Amino acid sequence: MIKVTDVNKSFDQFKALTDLNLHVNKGSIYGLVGTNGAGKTTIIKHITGIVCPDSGQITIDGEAVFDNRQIKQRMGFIPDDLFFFSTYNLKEMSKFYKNLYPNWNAQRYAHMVTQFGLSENRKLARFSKGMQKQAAFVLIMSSMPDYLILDEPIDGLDPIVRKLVWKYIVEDVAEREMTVLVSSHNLKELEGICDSIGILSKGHMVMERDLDELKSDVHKIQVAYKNKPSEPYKQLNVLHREARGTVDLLIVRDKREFVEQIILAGEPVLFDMLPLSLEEIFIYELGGVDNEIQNIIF
Ligand SMILES: Nc1ncnc2c1ncn2[C@@H]1O[C@H](COP(=O)(O)OP(=O)(O)OP(=O)(O)O)[C@@H](O)[C@H]1O
Repeated sequence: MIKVTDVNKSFDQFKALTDLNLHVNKGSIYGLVGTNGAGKTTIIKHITGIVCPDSGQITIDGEAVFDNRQIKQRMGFIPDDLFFFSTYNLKEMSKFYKNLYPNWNAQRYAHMVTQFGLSENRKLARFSKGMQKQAAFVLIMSSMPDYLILDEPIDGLDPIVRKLVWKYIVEDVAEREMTVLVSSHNLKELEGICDSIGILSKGHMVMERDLDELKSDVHKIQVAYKNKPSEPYKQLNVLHREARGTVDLLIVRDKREFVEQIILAGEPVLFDMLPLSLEEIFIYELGGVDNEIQNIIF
């Protein structure tokens, strides 16, 4: 389990992380989402033991991560800004990884190189950005990590390669309980793959939930009344409300049964309850928190 407890981090006078808590269960896929500059890369650098917090704890399986060689050997990390030795090709880089990671799997490496269609002899610096990401993925997945940390891994990859990347990840989660934390702006893709979601805003966790639970608790509803009761939505937790003619469109965060009970009590002539996508939940949740976002989208 990855556990981040009350982490604070400032760069000079700027507070990048504030009392941040985050939990990733073993064998699960956790999607970390947030606006630009929310602190995703910063917390990922803490979890990978690159940066030390000003206060708070970061543990993996109960052990502190910072300066912990054993934990790092079991961890695979693909950063947003990739690093390869400038003169190395993939074959040379694989030898470097083999020495670093005790669980290096040569068979898997050979298979993945073929499957991704990468040249082992061309200098990595000559690869396109997308090919460099693929090379990083092949190397990391061949090191058989127990913990896989990915900072915007799929951006810049073509759809066929993205499918292949997710296939490997899902298989390793299912077959050997690999634990995955992935940050991305591609909410549609995260929605199809993650078990839990953490939404970051301005350095703190706005919400961390099981994805199915989160989706079952936020609803888009359309309501119209012939005789509208006064303040019909007073008891509901309304994230957003707008009127379209006589129809009210609301985004509500409450249990489905409770919403139904409150709305039906007013005897509406129209009542529809629709599911929300993760993208919509993200926008409405952050719209409530972040005035800048609210001004842009509403
Ligand atoms: N080393 C540093 N020195 C000063 N400020 C920093 C440093 N690292 C991060 N920050 C600041 O911390 C904030 C969070 O940055 P971070 O890169 O973690 O955001 P992010 O959520 O990953 O953003 P994006 O989605 O744009 O990649 C930003 O305001 C950034 O300028």
